[in-house]
Amino acid sequence: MNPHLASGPLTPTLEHLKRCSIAVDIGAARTRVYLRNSGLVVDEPSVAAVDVRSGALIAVGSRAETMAGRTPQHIRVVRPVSSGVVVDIAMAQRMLRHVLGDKLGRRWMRMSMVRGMPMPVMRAAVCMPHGSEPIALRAAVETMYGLGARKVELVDTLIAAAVGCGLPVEQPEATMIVVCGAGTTHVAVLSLGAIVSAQTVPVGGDAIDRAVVEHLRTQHELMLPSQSVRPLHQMLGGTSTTEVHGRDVISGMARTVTVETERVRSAMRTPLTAVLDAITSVLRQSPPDLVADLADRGIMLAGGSAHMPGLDLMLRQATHMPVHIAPHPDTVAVRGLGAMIEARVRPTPKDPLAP
Ligand SMILES: Nc1ncnc2c1ncn2[C@@H]1O[C@H](COP(=O)(O)OP(=O)(O)OP(=O)(O)O)[C@@H](O)[C@H]1O
Repeated sequence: MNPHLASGPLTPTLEHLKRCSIAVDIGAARTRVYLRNSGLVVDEPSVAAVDVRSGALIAVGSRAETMAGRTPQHIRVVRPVSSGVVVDIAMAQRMLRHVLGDKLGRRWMRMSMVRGMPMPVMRAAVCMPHGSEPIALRAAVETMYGLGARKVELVDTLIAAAVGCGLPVEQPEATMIVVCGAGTTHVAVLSLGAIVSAQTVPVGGDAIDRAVVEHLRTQHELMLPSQSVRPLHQMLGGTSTTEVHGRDVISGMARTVTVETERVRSAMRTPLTAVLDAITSVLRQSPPDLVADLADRGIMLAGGSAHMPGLDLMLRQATHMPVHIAPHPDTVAVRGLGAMIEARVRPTPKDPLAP
């Protein structure tokens, strides 16, 4: 693998990453943490519930997520990350500290808090969305500093995800990856351990969910609770019609309507147009030889939204390319970063022709 993992500011070498003990992916929907020699130790919603009167943290992760929409006025459910960017550093630190508990090892916490002691240099690796602004990179670094890290290596999510999918990124042949998260979708063609061309669009699973909610509101005058959208996705696969329970827009009373699944699927396709445009544009920017490789190999689909039934089929029909869903698509980026910090990714020799 190319020892320099990306271009631009996200340029740690594999040598630097080998010194990290923790790999973190702070996403808009979920936060994942991988510890060297322990594996994935945290996979929780990036959500916190706060008492606005006292500022106390009431709950984090899945417990806080279930409180959304069900809280009294003095409790607010907040998301400190938006589109993969930490927008509330202090809250992100509190959330991470809570979900990590003592998993980081008491030593790290104690040593980083005691003044005057010689501190070991604690290093963390963090995935960053492709094309992140300097302010977003700074926010990720600050967040990890607050947890006691003294050195933070930032890695492009696309590289980490490609490694996590087991793609042969170090070979002189093209691989294409589409990482469809909650707020963003990243598309890239990679070859020889680097990104050849890439694009990010502000569309992900949340936009698709919103399109479904909007369809039910305008076509059936039904308000769908946010927690009912995921079960609805699962029902779209089989039958031609399905029953949906919600609240009548006008009367506010509970109501059940029968919806045509094909019309819901068609509503979901509208936000996906931006993803298809990004795929076309990335292919257009790639050299013809690499595009020819991709005709057979196809697209690797990753990110939590890869779980959405029918998404792979929609992309296959629109691109006429094979589309494969990565195993464990939602955690590929942090697992790829984990492979790098555990030195399971071998660097390409600097001088391959040397005797
Ligand atoms: N089983 C499922 N069916 C449908 N959608 C799903 C399923 N599981 C996860 N998703 C969707 O995946 C998205 C979350 O994906 P992921 O965990 O990759 O996001 P993230 O990395 O936190 O977000 P981002 O990359 O935008 O920062 C959400 O929109 C969620 O609705």
